Amino acid sequence: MVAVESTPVVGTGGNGHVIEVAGLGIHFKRNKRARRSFKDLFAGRRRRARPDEFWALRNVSFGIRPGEAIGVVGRNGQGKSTLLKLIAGVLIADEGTVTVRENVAPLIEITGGFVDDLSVRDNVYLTAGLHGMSRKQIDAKFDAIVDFADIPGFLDTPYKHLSSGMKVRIAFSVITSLDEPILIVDEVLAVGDKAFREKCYGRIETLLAEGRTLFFVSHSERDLRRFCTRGLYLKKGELVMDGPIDDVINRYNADYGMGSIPPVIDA
Ligand SMILES: Nc1ncnc2c1ncn2[C@@H]1O[C@H](COP(=O)(O)OP(=O)(O)OP(=O)(O)O)[C@@H](O)[C@H]1O
Repeated sequence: MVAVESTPVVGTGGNGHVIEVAGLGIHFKRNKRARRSFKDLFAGRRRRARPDEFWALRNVSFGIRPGEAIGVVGRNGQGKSTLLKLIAGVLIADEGTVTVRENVAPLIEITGGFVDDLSVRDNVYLTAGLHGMSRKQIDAKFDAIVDFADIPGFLDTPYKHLSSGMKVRIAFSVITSLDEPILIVDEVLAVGDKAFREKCYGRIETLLAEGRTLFFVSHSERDLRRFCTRGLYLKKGELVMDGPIDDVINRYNADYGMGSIPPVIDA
């Protein structure tokens, strides 16, 4: 069964979960994203991956309560970003269900979903507008958003001409200025310089204190322990552990040797 609720259902459901993932699975072609027909989408039975396909995630189930801070842990290519994209509604599952009951502010890729050819200014309005903010509301927050990003002189520059670090600055600033209750941050902070990272950490802490729900992918053990209370450990697309973040990191380190989650480089 495939049932992804792209329109958030406000509330927490009977069990108090703001996100519910049940039997989630998605497969990809080895060389490109598998094309699926409408028939496949609505097929009631489980599809088997074809020989040139593999399951990037399978049989993943968990529930998240509002205000939880979740760290997703795993080696490269184990399905962490794919899980976040499924929760953000960017990808559609091949099996199982994802139910997200509140709006999501996703910072999943370094581009932040920004449009390359639009200026920084237009991207701020576009992204905030897509998250339901009116022009007036964006006007009121605009200066704070660009002050936080601290890229003076680049507001009218096409987004594609910014450096990677500058892209993260503005994308992080916009995404974390939205009022969405669920924040998804996927391994983007490593790109920023040390001073900016510290500013981002402060903002994440503020948002957590306000009761936001956080999904955080990082290879930095220090960051994971700092922000997250609970960990999800993915290995070859399977959820092998769901528990307190310290236990999850300890298990990961035991599997791959101490220091397998390298501390972020202090640039
Ligand atoms: N659109 C796609 N088409 C084909 N394969 C994909 C696609 N997206 C992800 N994959 C594959 O799915 C697997 C899981 O990828 P994913 O990006 O979720 O890993 P990850 O755990 O986030 O890795 P990393 O720590 O390196 O970011 C990888 O083998 C990846 O190559």
